[in-house]
Amino acid sequence: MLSEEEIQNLLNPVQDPFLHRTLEETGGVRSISIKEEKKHVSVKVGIGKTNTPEQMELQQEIVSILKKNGAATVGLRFEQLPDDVIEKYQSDAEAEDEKDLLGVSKQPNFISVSSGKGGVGKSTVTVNLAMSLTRLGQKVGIIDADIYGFSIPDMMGIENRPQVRGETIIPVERYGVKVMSMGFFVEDNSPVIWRGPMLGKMLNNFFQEVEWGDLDYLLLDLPPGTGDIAMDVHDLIPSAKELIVSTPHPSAAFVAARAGQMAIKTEHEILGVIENMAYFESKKTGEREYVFGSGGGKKLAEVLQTKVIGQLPLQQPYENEDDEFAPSIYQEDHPLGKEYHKIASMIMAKMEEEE
Ligand SMILES: Nc1ncnc2c1ncn2[C@@H]1O[C@H](COP(=O)(O)OP(=O)(O)OP(=O)(O)O)[C@@H](O)[C@H]1O
Repeated sequence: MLSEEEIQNLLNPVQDPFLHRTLEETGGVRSISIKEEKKHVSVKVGIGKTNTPEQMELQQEIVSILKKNGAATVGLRFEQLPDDVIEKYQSDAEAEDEKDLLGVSKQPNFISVSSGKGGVGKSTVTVNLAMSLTRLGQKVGIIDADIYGFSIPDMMGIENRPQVRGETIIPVERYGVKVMSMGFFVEDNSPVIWRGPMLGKMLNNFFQEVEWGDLDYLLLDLPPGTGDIAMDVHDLIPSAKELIVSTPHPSAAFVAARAGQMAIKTEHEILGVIENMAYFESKKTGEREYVFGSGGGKKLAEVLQTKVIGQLPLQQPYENEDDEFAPSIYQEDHPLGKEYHKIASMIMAKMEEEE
C-alpha cells in the first residue's frame, strides 16, 4: 500500500489548472490520510479556483493516478488555496492564458476603448489612436467589437474583405493597421440580432482564428455601456487597460462613469479619460465655444480616480486630395492628428514604464 510520502510524490507534479503551477509549487496537497486495511486514500487538494469544469478534470486525473498506484478507493476534497498563494501566482497565470489567446509568443498591450453611450466618438478615438501609434512605429491591430454598429471599416475607408487561409483569417491591413470587424462578414451592413453567447464567441474567434502576427498594441472598440461583451473582455483579457471616451456634458460623463466603474470592479487599469467634442474653435477668431457643456471629463476622471489625458475639439479631418477616402482619420499635421499623437506618446511612455 502507498505511503503518505509516496502519495505526496505522485501528486507533486500535477498541475493546478488555474495557476499553471504544480501542486508542489503551490503547496496544493493540503492533507493526506490512509486507511491501510481498506486501501483507501483520502486527499485534500487546494487549487486556485474551485467548483469548475477544470476541477472535475483534475479530480479524474488524481483519482486515476492514485488508483494506478495501488489505492482501491479514493476520497478527494477540494478547497481554495489561501489568497496570498493565489495572488502570488495569478498574474503569471493570466499572462500565460493571454499568450495562448492569440497564439503568439509576444503579448501585445491590450487597450479597450469604451464609453457610457453611443455617438460620443469612441470608434473615432480608436481609429485615430491606432493611426498615431502606427506613425510612432508601433505594430497595431484593432478589433471592432461594437456590435451595434461596426463602424471601423467605413471610418478607415476599407472596402476589401479579409482573406481566409485554411483555418485562419488574415486581418485587413489599412495604413499599416490590422483590422478585424464582424462587419466584414455581415451582408450590406444588415442588422444582426446578437445574443449574449454569440458575442463572446465572436470575440474568442477574433483572438484565436485571426492571424495577427506580432503586435505591440491591440485596441478593442467595445459597444457602449457595460454589456455582455465588456464582461467577456474583462474575463478574457484581465490585463487589458481601459480608455474611457466621453463628451464634456456632465450627464454624458455620469453615464460613462458606469462603464468605468466596471473597469474598477474588475481591477482593470484605467489609462484615462478622453473628452471628445470638448469645444468648437472658431477658425476666424480662435474663440472657443463649449457647445456640449464643459467639466464632464474632469468630473468623470475624478470619479474614476484617473486623469483627463486628452481634450479633442469638434473638427473634421482635412478634405482628402488623393483617391483613398478614409473619412475619420485625422492627418498627421491636422490639429487633432497632433493631439492624438500626444495621447499616443503618453500611452506608450506609460506602457514602457510598466515593462
Ligand atoms: N472630434 C470630433 N469632431 C467632429 N466630429 C466627430 C468628432 N468625434 C467624432 N465625430 C463624429 O461623430 C460621429 C460619432 O462618432 P463615433 O462613431 O466615433 O462614435 P461612437 O461613440 O463610436 O458611436 P457608436 O457607439 O454609435 O459607434 C461620427 O460621425 C464621427 O465622425
